Amino acid sequence: MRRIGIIGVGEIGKAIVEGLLSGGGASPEVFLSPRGARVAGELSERFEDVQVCADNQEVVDRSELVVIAVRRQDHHEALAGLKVDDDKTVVSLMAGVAIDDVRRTLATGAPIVRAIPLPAVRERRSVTVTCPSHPAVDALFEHLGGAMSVADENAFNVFSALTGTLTAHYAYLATLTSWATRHGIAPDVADQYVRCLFQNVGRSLNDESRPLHQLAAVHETPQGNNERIRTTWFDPANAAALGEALDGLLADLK
Ligand SMILES: NC(=O)C1=CN([C@@H]2O[C@H](COP(=O)(O)OP(=O)(O)OC[C@H]3O[C@@H](n4cnc5c(N)ncnc54)[C@H](OP(=O)(O)O)[C@@H]3O)[C@@H](O)[C@H]2O)C=CC1
Repeated sequence: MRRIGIIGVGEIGKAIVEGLLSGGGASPEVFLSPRGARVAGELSERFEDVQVCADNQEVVDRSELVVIAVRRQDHHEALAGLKVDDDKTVVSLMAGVAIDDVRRTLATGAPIVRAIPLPAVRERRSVTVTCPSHPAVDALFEHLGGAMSVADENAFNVFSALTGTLTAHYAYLATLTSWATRHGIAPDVADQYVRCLFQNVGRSLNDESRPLHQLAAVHETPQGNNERIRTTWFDPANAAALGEALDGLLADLK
């Protein structure tokens, strides 16, 4: 696709623009919606192939592929009344908004694909789940780090729920740091050490020779410190509570 439009230029819209235009190679022309003017203006100053449009309809008119990256609660206001010809391709990033809903709002016969890019598309390092598979959309996200298409929206929503666990992970790391600080470790030292510990965890995930559920056992001494925290804190009740929170999220995404 040579002409890509983005309606909703916030966190993820910006990351996509940066991924498309910072990493070298052939770059598309990018057309941005005017709302979120500060970010849109900054992107158009940084990249000569980025233009800010007068309104959302102009974004659609000038693009072959239109990415919708507004918040769920804003999508009717952002999309109602837009005319989208059937030869365009629409990519919706909105969590919890079904394809049928987008199609009703846009009243278009154009292909509509859902996708879950993550901010690491900025460095072309995020695998993006797409639904359904579409050659041009999958190629776009391959370019940004990888595409993994799933056949139906039920599966898509499961992946969407999984992405909802990311900031809890950061909060977990911050909680570890606070605990160490309460025990007299300087905050910056605790912060740095926890980062170092979990960067190593990140690296060990690159070893795909073992399934995830075996990794805990492989990384702990029998009856050692890690086994103690895993079994006393992340016990079956805690694991079940996480499962319940995810079930609740999944129900809301459907
Ligand atoms: N952040 C992420 O990592 C991911 C987000 N998503 C999905 O992408 C969507 C956007 O998320 P995120 O980028 O975090 O949200 P942000 O709040 O950062 O960005 C949303 C943007 O949409 C703009 N907007 C609101 N109403 C309109 C409108 N009528 N026309 C044009 N633009 C409008 C907002 O402008 P203003 O600030 O003026 O309101 C804002 O710039 C969500 O639906 C989310 O589920 C999907 C995958 C990952």
